[in-house]
Amino acid sequence: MKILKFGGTSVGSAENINKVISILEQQSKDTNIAVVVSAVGGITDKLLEAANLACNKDLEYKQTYNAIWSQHSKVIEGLFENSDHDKNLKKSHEALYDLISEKLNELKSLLDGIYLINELSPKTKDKLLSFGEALSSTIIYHTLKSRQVDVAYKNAQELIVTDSNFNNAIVNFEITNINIQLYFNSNSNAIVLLPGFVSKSVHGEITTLGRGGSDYTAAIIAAAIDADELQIWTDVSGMYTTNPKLVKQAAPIVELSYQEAVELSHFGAKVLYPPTVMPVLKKKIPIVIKNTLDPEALGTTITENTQPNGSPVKGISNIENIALLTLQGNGMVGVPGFGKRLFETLAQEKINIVLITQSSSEHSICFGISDNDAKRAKEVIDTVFEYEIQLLKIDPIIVETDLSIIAVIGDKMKNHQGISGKMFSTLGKNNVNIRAIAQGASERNISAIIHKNDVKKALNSLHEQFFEIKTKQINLFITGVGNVGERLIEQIHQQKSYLKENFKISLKIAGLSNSRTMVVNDDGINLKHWKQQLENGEKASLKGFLNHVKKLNLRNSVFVDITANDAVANIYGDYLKHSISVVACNKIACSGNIEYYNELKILSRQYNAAFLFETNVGAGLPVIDTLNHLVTSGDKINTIQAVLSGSLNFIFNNFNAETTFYDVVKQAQEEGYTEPDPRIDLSGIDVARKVLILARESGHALELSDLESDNFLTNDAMEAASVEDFFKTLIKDETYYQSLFKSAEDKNCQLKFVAEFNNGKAKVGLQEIPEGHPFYNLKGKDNIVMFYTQRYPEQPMIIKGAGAGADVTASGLFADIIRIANN
Ligand SMILES: NC(=O)C1=CN([C@@H]2O[C@H](COP(=O)(O)OP(=O)(O)OC[C@H]3O[C@@H](n4cnc5c(N)ncnc54)[C@H](OP(=O)(O)O)[C@@H]3O)[C@@H](O)[C@H]2O)C=CC1
Ligand SMILES: N[C@@H](CC=O)C(=O)O
Repeated sequence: MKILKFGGTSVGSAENINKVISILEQQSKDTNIAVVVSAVGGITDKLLEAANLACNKDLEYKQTYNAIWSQHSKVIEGLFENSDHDKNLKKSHEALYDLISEKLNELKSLLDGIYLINELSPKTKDKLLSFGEALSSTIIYHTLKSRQVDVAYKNAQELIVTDSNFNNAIVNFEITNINIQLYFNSNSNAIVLLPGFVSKSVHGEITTLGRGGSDYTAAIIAAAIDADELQIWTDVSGMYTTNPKLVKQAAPIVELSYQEAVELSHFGAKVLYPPTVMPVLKKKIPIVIKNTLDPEALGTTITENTQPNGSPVKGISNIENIALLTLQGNGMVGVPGFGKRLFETLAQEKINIVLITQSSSEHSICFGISDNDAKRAKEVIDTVFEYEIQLLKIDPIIVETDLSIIAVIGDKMKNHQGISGKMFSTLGKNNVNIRAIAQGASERNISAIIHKNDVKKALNSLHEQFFEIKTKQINLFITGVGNVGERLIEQIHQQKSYLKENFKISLKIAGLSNSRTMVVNDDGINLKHWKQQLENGEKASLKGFLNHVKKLNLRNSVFVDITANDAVANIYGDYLKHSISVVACNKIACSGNIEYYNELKILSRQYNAAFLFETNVGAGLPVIDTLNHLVTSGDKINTIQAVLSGSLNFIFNNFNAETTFYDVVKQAQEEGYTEPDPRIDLSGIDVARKVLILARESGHALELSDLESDNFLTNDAMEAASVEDFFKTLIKDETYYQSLFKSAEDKNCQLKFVAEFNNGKAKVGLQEIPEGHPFYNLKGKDNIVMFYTQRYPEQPMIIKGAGAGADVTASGLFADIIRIANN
């Protein structure tokens, strides 16, 4: 025989009850079944609400009563919607309606009585609450009957006998087991339907079984008759690897041991309340958790032992609203009795302790309790230890609130090295601060107390570590979606599945901003329609974007700056301080004042967040990465000679007697090689910034003002107030620019804007490069960087290739993002 229990959602509507009925019909084909039902979803709360209102002389209780009426009436109407066309069905419908009316009238009299006497005793409360299960079971029983199902009704109150501890009665198993055995031994119906939660005292008063009551009813019956299986039907497909509301990738666990299930039962969908299933645990009866709304789903089977080859970690649980209390002081060291007094005090106050740790120095004891109990606990403990506190032997108890417990759980964690190492390094990498740790000798559970704001990030990172080891999710927040930004989004969109399949990296763009609007989405922005989503987003603000990113608190978050804006560059520190990595192609932060550059590097190390800016020099070319490898491996950079401006190289490659300077500069801008403001390129500032960054990365503390810069523009161009005015000067001063070309041509030279760094000094300027020089044949928008180092003294290490353009810059940013993912 099997026992099936259906919860409130399963019997919460006619549609769901029809699903329950199909399950019953199916299951009763193979074996007889006993079916325990909860009250219709939400009714127990409504009954309590009506009773409290009545007790407080609030006539609103009548409204709540009416709501209870209409909820049941809606269920009945739904179940008998075709009764008008069938005489027998109509009769059953009317009979059920009369029965339910009778019960509800009884309920009304009870509520009126509570209102009149202004009192709600525990005994009355039990009587009142028993209506929920009585109504639901009556409806289901009569519906089954009307559909010619072989079913019997048994009021659980006639079987389950308790003491008179109203609201949380203690079962008298001696009498109860006999009652159940006698009844089921003499019953032959395929299905027996019973209301859950309700019982009767030895004196015949109505009692209820407390929290998880219907599960308890089912477990008591299952244990009494040695059932083959206890099935708990609910609205989720079993116990999950972690809280599915916080971790989207959480999945149902197919198999668990009793102990694992008990450990995991704290989180999310509370599908199992351990004390209530104790009777079946003792008898080793398998428990199967199934989803009424998806009966085909496997669900979770809980037995004494699970497969020996199962994974060591079965799930990750979390308990919210925890306070951590610390009792500490030198006076505790080596003195017996502190622990006893502390825990006795808490026990007397009925304060439940969730977690305890004590340092081996005996200097402190920490324990976790519910936030709600924290104030009371402090008062009583400080009172009990008043004498020692006055003598300064110990400190008044320290209370920290807004905490949560997370725990990694699994029977086979025992003797399996490395689990705690993985757990804590994952939390550490994601900058989750751990306030306390506990692990029992059973090694079935490793618990840590963390701040509540870190729970989502911690669960996601741990879930990724233990259950999705093969995919690492990177959450990108991009500011700047112009020329380069748009290309990066396209490249990510195009490469997403390839990266996931081949490199197990899952890239998610969770935020986008330009200077006008911004949009943030925890689930990731749909990259097909990102432009519309951004356009319809909220008003952009740098702080607002940062706050969104902080609030989401996603693991592996990366802020990507694809603007040329100084205010954006100035906010990197705030991201790094929250362990959010920064990837920038904006050069302002690394070429601004050196204190800020150094501070960002320190913050990056301190908060374990990457700060990468490969595209600052040479766009997609691996210039900075190569330089860093040379320096970290102990090489010393003596000289750098380079052409670092893609736009200027393009301009001087295409400028000649047949073209105009204005046209080629315009073309470079249109091709996307120039800065948003082309004056930054033409004035040499962009190249100066780049060589400054190379000098700094080589270990030289230079400022931009230390650089020598040989400007080739006319004074009018340098002083132009706008980009438009600047272009006008190019037209006006064409003869001057032609003279630069002519001078070089006459010497058979090429014009190149060259950057040089030599033993701590840097300069930039336009040079006439003779034939045979490595720069002479530099084509198109190419860059070239030659590193002369201690290890490369004669023949330099050379990096050469396209050094400007939206596509190559976007791929350089992409490479930085992948560097973070691979770290
Ligand atoms: N082009 C290249 O070859 C290379 C470029 N780079 C760097 O790439 C960066 C971007 O260049 P590019 O894409 O051409 O520039 P664009 O002008 O095309 O795009 C700039 C983007 O930044 C946004 N933006 C500007 N100010 C802010 C702000 N305060 N807050 C939020 N968003 C802002 C703009 O928004 P809105 O449209 O609303 O103004 C726009 O979306 C520059 O720093 C450049 O130096 C680096 C290497 C090579
Ligand atoms: N404008 C730059 C490209 C970005 O760094 C260049 O022309 O090289």
